[in-house]
Amino acid sequence: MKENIIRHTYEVSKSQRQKLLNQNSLLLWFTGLSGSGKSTIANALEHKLYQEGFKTYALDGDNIRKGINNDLAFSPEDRKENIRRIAEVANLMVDAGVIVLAAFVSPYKKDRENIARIVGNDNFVEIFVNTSLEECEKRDVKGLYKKARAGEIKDFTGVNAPYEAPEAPDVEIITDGLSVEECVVRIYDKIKPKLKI
Ligand SMILES: Nc1ncnc2c1ncn2[C@@H]1O[C@H](COP(=O)(O)OS(=O)(=O)O)[C@@H](OP(=O)(O)O)[C@H]1O
Ligand SMILES: Nc1ncnc2c1ncn2[C@@H]1O[C@H](COP(=O)(O)OP(=O)(O)O)[C@@H](O)[C@H]1O
Repeated sequence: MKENIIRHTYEVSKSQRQKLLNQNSLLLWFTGLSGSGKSTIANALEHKLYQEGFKTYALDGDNIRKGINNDLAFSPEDRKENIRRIAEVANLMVDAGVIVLAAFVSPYKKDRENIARIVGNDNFVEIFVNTSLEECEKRDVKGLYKKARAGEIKDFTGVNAPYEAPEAPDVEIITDGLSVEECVVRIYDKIKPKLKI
């Protein structure tokens, strides 16, 4: 029973853990179409942060949809639950003092608003990896667009399921015509003031 669960107070606080690590913990949330560049950019940004001595961790489809969320598919309800669980996991990591990078399509505005509610607005950085559907389809890194167009995948974002673009993201990167390095520098410059205590 939820009412019988009483929170235990621990002596070591989030701000003490952040001090120990000499960093502000944050959730850097990458949203965008499949193939837009979320994982590539998150990976490169994490590498840069790691080299600068920040303690980071990346959450991605590989460690989430094959693990904790392997019971979920791509209906709006399943995506909502996917994003909610990821936000809860990220929240624990942010509480532990870590800078978390999360790369998920997260196509629904309501689900992204829920992430901000779970981790708190001050800890949440929404990064919109804005790559046109045409470009994503041209890249077709995993061959999924071709399958979706052939009717072999239902509910495929951008083809037969919606992507609700963020209206006021903290960072927006229009990747078409930019290198991965250029994207990383643009994001890094925006988040730099938030990283240190
Ligand atoms: N129907 C459908 N729609 C969108 N994407 C699909 C679908 N089926 C499989 N895939 C592959 O799964 C990746 C998206 O998973 P996510 O957990 O990021 O999706 S969501 O946030 O719950 O919408 C996505 O990976 P990325 O390409 O890395 O974005 C796809 O490769
Ligand atoms: N500016 C760029 N930023 C990110 N990826 C890019 C860029 N230009 C080209 N790409 C290529 O686009 C693909 C993006 O794939 P991926 O990172 O898996 O996307 P997502 O995680 O959004 O599905 C990669 O093959 C990457 O090399």
